[in-house]
Amino acid sequence: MSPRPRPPCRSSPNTPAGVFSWTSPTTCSAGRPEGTPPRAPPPSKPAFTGPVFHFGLPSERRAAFRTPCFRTLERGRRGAFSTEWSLGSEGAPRSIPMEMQRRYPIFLSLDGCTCLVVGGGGVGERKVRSLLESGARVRIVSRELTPWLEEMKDRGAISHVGSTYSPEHLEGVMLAFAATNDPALNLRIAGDARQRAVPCNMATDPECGSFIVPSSFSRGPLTVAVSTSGVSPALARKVRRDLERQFGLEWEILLRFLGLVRQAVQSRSNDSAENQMIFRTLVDLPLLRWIRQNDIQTALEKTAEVCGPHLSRQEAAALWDEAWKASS
Ligand SMILES: C[C@@]1(CC(=O)O)c2cc3[nH]c(cc4nc(cc5[nH]c(cc(n2)[C@H]1CCC(=O)O)[C@@](C)(CC(=O)O)[C@@H]5CCC(=O)O)C(CC(=O)O)=C4CCC(=O)O)c(CCC(=O)O)c3CC(=O)O
Ligand SMILES: NC(=O)C1=CN([C@@H]2O[C@H](COP(=O)(O)OP(=O)(O)OC[C@H]3O[C@@H](n4cnc5c(N)ncnc54)[C@H](O)[C@@H]3O)[C@@H](O)[C@H]2O)C=CC1
Repeated sequence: MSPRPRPPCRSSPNTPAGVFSWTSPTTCSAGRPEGTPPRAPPPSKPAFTGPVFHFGLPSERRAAFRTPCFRTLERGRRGAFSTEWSLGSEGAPRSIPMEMQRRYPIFLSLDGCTCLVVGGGGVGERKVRSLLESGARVRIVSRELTPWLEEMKDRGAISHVGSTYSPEHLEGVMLAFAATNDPALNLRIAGDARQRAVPCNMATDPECGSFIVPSSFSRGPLTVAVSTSGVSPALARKVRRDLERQFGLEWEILLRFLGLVRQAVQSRSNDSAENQMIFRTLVDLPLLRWIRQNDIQTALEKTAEVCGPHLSRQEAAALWDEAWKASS
């Protein structure tokens, strides 16, 4: 994989300090061959007069906004980026820096849902691995596949639907991943996905996608996800690895146990306020320390004590056994 040259970040010479402007949207043609006339904005959208970015930030902070935002703006200047792309759904400019885009963190259920991955290199493979772990059905489009992806294809774990992307590949898809090393194609996929209201992740120009993939790990039901908002994926990876070392198997056992205790208490008490008090007190107990010291007796006694009439010591022991078995 050869690194892609990044265009320098420029603001207009006429732009006053703290104001960034981009005023050549009509020269853009996202994902279409060079020289293709620009598409007219859809009639329902307000007339586009060129976004002006009023960040109002001191120059030293502006300098920190290097790549993503300005890469997008530069691309606009160079004509490889469409007017539609620079507008949010309500016509508001959306090319704001990665670190300023406020993202909504959610844990999506993908079980049985079809996801499209275009690009079968290292990045595509990483996305496919995490999608399969989440129970998604993977549809892949790529000229080449990594050996692991080939193997998944041969085993029928993923379906390789072609080597040339076409918008029909987005039909019935819950999430799309534009993971080729061809930024123009990735932009086109993101544009097609947006038209179909399919959330799209972008391996290149991530600011033009609708979601980014965090660095994550799981301990049973516990999932820890870290994002640097695309500012430093390497740091996201490092934080993930550091946290992974801190969260051992005991967390999985504890969490499974707490889940079972919660179910038992909830099945016996409808008093939300009382339940809230019980569960908050439970998680304040040094349960992890007792588990690590193998002092399970104390953990069970204290759990039963906190749950009062809703859970006996023997019941707590049975739940503990169940949690232990599920984790090993
Ligand atoms: C925005 C985002 C979009 C997205 O893919 O969703 C994105 C974008 C880009 N990554 C790039 C590079 C690297 N990515 C990694 C690793 C990971 N990247 C992942 C996610 C994301 N990467 C999203 C933001 C996540 C966040 O919020 O921080 C992780 C977490 C999850 C995953 O991919 O599954 C996974 C770690 C998994 C783990 O180990 O835990 C490494 C580290 C390494 O390989 O050692 C490097 C090299 C070092 C570096 O550059 O930092 C480049 C430049 C490519 C080039 O230079 O050509 C771009 C494009 C750009 O920045 O323009
Ligand atoms: N988001 C992220 O985490 C990261 C993103 N990147 C960027 O993502 C891109 C992909 O990275 P890699 O997977 O390492 O690249 P790669 O070169 O290993 O794989 C690219 C894949 O896209 C396929 N492809 C390219 N053009 C195609 C086309 N027109 N139609 C169908 N398939 C096509 C190729 O056959 C290949 O399988 C690179 O541009 C890189 O800069 C790189 C590292 C991390």
